[in-house]
Amino acid sequence: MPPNLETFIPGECLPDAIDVYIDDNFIHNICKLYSMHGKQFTVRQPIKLVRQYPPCPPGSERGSGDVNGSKPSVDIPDCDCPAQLDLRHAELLGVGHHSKVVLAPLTFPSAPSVRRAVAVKMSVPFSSHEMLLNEAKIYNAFPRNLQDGDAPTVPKFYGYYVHSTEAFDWDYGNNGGDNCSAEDDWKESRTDMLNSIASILLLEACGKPVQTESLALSHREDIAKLLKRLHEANFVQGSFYARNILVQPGPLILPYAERTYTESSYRIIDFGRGLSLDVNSSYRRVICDAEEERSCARERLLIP
Ligand SMILES: Nc1ncnc2c1ncn2[C@@H]1O[C@H](COP(=O)(O)OP(=O)(O)OP(=O)(O)O)[C@@H](O)[C@H]1O
Repeated sequence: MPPNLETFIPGECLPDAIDVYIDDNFIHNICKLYSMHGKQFTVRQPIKLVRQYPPCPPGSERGSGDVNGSKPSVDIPDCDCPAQLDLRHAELLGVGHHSKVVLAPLTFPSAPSVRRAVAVKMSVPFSSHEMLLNEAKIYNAFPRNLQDGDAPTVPKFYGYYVHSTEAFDWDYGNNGGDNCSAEDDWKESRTDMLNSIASILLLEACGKPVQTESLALSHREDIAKLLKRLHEANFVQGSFYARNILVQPGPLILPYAERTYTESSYRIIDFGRGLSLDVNSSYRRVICDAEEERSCARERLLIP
C-alpha cells in the first residue's frame, strides 16, 4: 500500500471523475459475496464514478494543488483525466452499522502521477446510502481549518463520487444457475455488489478507533478540545462513541517514521447523523444537540 494521502486538496482541484477497479478479491473478501451459484461477475473495467461533492461548477477553472504532502505542488489532473481507485488492492479498515471502510490506492494522473492510499467509505447495506449522502454534505461544508493544520479535527475530504450511467454496463458472466431461487439469490448479490460501490466517500485515513480505558487524562482533554472546535464551528457529530474517534501516531507535522503514540493525533469521524447549519439544521437545534453531545462525551468517554 502506498503512503496515506495527507494533504489538503481544495475542492476545485479534486478529480471530476474516478475509474474504479475491482476484482474477485474485492467481491469475496471485502463485500463478502460468496453465494454466486456458479456465476461470475465479469466487470467491464473500469467503473466510472463522477464527483457529486464538492460539486463541479460548470466551466470552472481548475487549479493545481499539493498532493505530495510536500512542496512544490504536483499538478492535479484536468477534467478529462479521471483518477484511478484500485479496490483490487483494498484492505479493510473497519465495519460500521451502516458501512464498510477500506484503504485503497488512489492514483492522480498528473505528470508524474501521484499514488496515495485513501479511506473509501461505502454504504453497506445500501439502504443506509442516505446517511452517506448526509455525511458527504457535512464534509463538503467543513471549513479547511477543521481538516487541516497542526491539530485537525476531522479527516480531510477527498470527495463524494457516484456512478454515472455506464457504471451499470456490466457483463454478468456465465449462466450457471439452474433454478429460480438460485437466480434470485445471484441477482440480489449482484445488486448488493453494484450498490456498495455506486456511491463512495473518499477520506484521509486517520488511524484506528481509540480504546477509552487506556486513555491518559491529557489525551482525553485533547479529544474534548476537538469536540469543542467542532461545536464552535456549528457542527454536531451526532453519534459520539469511542468507535468514532480515531487515533494515530503524531505529531502530524513530523514525517511518518518519526511520529509516536506519545503525541497521538485524534480525529472525529462518522457524520452520517451529523448536523450543520449549512446542510440540515437550525442554529437552535445545533446549539441544543451540541450541548447534549458534550454531556454524552463526558459520560461515555469520561472526557472533561
Ligand atoms: N477515515 C478513516 N480512517 C481510518 N479508518 C476509518 C476511517 N473512517 C472509518 N474508519 C473505520 O471504519 C469504521 C466504520 O466507520 P464509520 O464509523 O464511519 O461507519 P458507520 O457505519 O457510519 O458507523 P456506525 O456504526 O457508527 O453508524 C470505523 O470505526 C473505523 O474503524
